[in-house]
Amino acid sequence: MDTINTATVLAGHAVQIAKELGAPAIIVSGDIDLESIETDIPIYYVTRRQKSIIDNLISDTPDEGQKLKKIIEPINRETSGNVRYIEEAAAIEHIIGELREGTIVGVIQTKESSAIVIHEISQSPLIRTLQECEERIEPEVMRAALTIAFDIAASGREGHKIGTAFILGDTEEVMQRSHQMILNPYAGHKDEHRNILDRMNWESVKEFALLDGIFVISEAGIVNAAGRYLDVDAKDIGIEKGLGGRHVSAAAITRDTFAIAVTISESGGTVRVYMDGKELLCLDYIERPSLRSGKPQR
Ligand SMILES: Nc1ncnc2c1ncn2[C@@H]1O[C@H](COP(=O)(O)OP(=O)(O)OP(=O)(O)O)[C@@H](O)[C@H]1O
Repeated sequence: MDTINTATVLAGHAVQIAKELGAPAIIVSGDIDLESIETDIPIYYVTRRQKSIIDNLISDTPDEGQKLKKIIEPINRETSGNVRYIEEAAAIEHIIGELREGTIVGVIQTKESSAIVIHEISQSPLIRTLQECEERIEPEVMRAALTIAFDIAASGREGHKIGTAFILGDTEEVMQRSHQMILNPYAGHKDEHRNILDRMNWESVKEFALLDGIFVISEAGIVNAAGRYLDVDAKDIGIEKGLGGRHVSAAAITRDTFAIAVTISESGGTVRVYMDGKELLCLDYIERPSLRSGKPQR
């Protein structure tokens, strides 16, 4: 295949399609550069292979999840891996508010093949899974918690490993089923300084993430406490084997209350979401795609 020619043709058509569809972004996966094509549409590059969330959307039991993984993994790797990377990148950018909803145009280039992919963000499994949480937690609060979690997870990989959990909603019940491990750093602070909807407060959340224990955050985004220990019976919690006390208790509190848990694992910076005692999603290798041209369209 004449790669230079193919790349130019592919890029030209991708931009044309993106224009016609009013796409908020073009996302590129693989070894192709769209820099030579002039367009205002932001172009993102998936910088490294991210593990697909499809691998991690767990079915009813861990055993079934494992079986599903075994079937899906090779198919995913060989056929649709790149499509998934584009979908995940779009979902993550959308969640953190960098990309408005709409139809994304993806460009894929592998050694053997090239493709243009059209992806509807609202249909992403990640977005649809999160919509389930919105019945209990304000979408903006969920979005803020996930953005902070992605940030902690990403920087965690740069050497400063941080593990923590945000327990969102049903605050009264969660407070009753937990106690302080250390003095609550949020005690006595005004709501405006404890609200995760205000980006100004994110740095302190990230700092207090270094403390042991978990955060308790209200439906409205007010941090009630950090450094808290969950007093829950973690027996019969059917989550992935090998996860430690914080994950198991975070999952258990979502079984016993209406809260939703967002966890970041110290080992590897994996972000997980639990609801009703079950893992709703698990995102490994949080790596944001890089924006090399255009402005993000929020
Ligand atoms: N029930 C709990 N509530 C709050 N914090 C807890 C609870 N159980 C354990 N922790 C704290 O979480 C930290 C990590 O514990 P552990 O390694 O067992 O959990 P983990 O789920 O593997 O979490 P991580 O991935 O962050 O290491 C410990 O410092 C421990 O004090």
